[in-house]
Amino acid sequence: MKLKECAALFVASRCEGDPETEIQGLAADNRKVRPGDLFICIRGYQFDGHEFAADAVERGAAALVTEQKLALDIPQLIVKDTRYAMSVIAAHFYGYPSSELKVIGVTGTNGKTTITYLMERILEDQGKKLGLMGTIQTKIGGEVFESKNTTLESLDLQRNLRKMRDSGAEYAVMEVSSHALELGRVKGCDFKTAIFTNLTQDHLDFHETMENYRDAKSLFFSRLGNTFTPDVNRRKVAVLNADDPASKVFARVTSAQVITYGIDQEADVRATNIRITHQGTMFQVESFAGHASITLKLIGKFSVYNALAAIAAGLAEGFALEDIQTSLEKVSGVNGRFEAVMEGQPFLVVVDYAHTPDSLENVLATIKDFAKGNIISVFGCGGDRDRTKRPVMGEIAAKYSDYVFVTSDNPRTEDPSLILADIEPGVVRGGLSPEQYSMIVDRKEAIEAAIEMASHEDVVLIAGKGHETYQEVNGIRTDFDDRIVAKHAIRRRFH
Ligand SMILES: CC(=O)N[C@H]1[C@@H](OP(=O)(O)OP(=O)(O)OC[C@H]2O[C@@H](n3ccc(=O)[nH]c3=O)[C@H](O)[C@@H]2O)O[C@H](CO)[C@@H](O)[C@@H]1O[C@H](C)C(=O)N[C@@H](C)C(=O)N[C@H](CCC(=O)O)C(=O)O
Ligand SMILES: Nc1ncnc2c1ncn2[C@@H]1O[C@H](COP(=O)(O)OP(=O)(O)OP(=O)(O)O)[C@@H](O)[C@H]1O
Ligand SMILES: N[C@H](CCC[C@H](N)C(=O)O)C(=O)O
Ligand SMILES: [Mg+2]
Repeated sequence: MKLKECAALFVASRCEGDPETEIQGLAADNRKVRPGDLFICIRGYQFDGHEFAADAVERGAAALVTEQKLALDIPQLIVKDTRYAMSVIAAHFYGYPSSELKVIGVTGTNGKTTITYLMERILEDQGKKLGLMGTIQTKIGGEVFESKNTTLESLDLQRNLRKMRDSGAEYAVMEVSSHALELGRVKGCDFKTAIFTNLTQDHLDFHETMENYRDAKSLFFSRLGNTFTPDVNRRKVAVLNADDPASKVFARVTSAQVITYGIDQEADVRATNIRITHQGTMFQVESFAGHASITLKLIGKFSVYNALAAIAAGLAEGFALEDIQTSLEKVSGVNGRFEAVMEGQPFLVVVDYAHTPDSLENVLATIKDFAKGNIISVFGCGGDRDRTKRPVMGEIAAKYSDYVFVTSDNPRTEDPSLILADIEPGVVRGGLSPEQYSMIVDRKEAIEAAIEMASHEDVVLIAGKGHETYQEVNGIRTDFDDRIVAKHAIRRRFH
């Protein structure tokens, strides 16, 4: 690609230096620059990429994309907004891979990861090749990589979509975080289907208000575009949760076709007669494509919502309801989501990724429905993230639990004990007396104490970290896996 090709992508841009300059690759981080790269200077929350331009040039960058001319002897493309330019250039450089794929994106506060794995099962059973990107993993053509973010920066995202296409994928299934929408990471991505799960409190450190948070999600649906066509392969569809009020806003802003799913409100795909046990969830589904009685191995009312979203998206692809049902019934669970740790102990231990007020409440309400003994919860809240959710989660944990261990969950750069102190007033407000909760900074100790305390028919919930295999303290990650720690604690007590 030549620099002038990039310049042609923007209405208002200025090219300083040789427009014939050849671009071999793209980079937005000076430490990753390779000779011949175009270095894009992003003004971020922490750093200003323009300050790394000189180093990028030393590492062999062929040209820069900047917001103002820099005093460096190198061709520069000057644009109004480099973050926007990065998405556009990335899509162009990799040959618009999303338009050659059917991209199914999932947004919402909770349930994104789960739904992507349900979609993976449905698509694979239909004989479709797909790539997957989300919180836990990126899967491309049989290769699996651990993820750093739920939704990648546009450069990595477009590169992965290209790789997926080149590996023969017909579909790409991906999580779309509100950060990604707000920061334009998916601007160069042409989605076919946009799924919305729900909108509840999280990330207020970043979005500040729930309205802003909703507006960020809204971008997903307003940008979905409008292919009015009877061709099921090209049709754009918004799959919305009829029980969440935000869906009304998204339905208004999108020109794609809307399919709704829900339990409480009227919906195109609706579940009734829900029955939940600690082993599975049964429900009846009614839809424009027929009805079925489904038995999921996944637990909880929230799992019904996730299944309905996947059913609606599958029906939008033209798959038969019976086939979708068969696929969903096969799914035994998603890594770190309501995952039971069984080592022969006489009580249930569940590891779950609930790290928001709503998900914690859903998981605890589900447990409350079937628990015969006491509920003992272990949880914390992440550092450098939404502080306002801390007491709210404390209150929810207290409301549903007989005993709560407040502990650490990736304090990052914050003082762990201060995070615990932010949670404590909520626990007190939730009605627990000092004899009914403990504050233990060390998560391993907290888990061990919970396992030690549990007796016959109790349920121990270890929430917040799910699939994570690390604990981040002072910016340093060390190995930590709730499931392994719990297993060891059980073995120590019973064997
Ligand atoms: C708010 C946010 O998402 N910030 C992300 C964003 O930061 P930023 O664009 O402001 O960049 P910055 O770090 O200030 O740096 C500015 C520019 O200078 C460059 N730079 C920076 C340092 C350097 O030495 N050299 C250099 O070239 C950077 O590459 C960047 O281009 O881009 C950075 C580089 O890609 C990310 O590391 C950073 O993620 C932060 C650390 C993060 O933790 N983000 C989380 C909150 C996040 O994105 N989470 C969502 C949601 C998860 C969910 O659904 O719950 C996700 O999608 O994962
Ligand atoms: N539809 C849902 N509604 C409410 N809570 C849910 C739902 N689905 C899952 N949960 C809860 O949220 C937790 C996280 O689920 P999941 O990983 O699927 O969500 P996510 O949206 O991908 O989260 P993240 O924002 O971290 O990427 C689960 O462990 C469960 O406790
Ligand atoms: N994607 C979420 C994950 C939170 C998981 C929890 N364990 C924490 O570290 O807060 C975030 O980055 O806010
Ligand atoms: Mg996720």
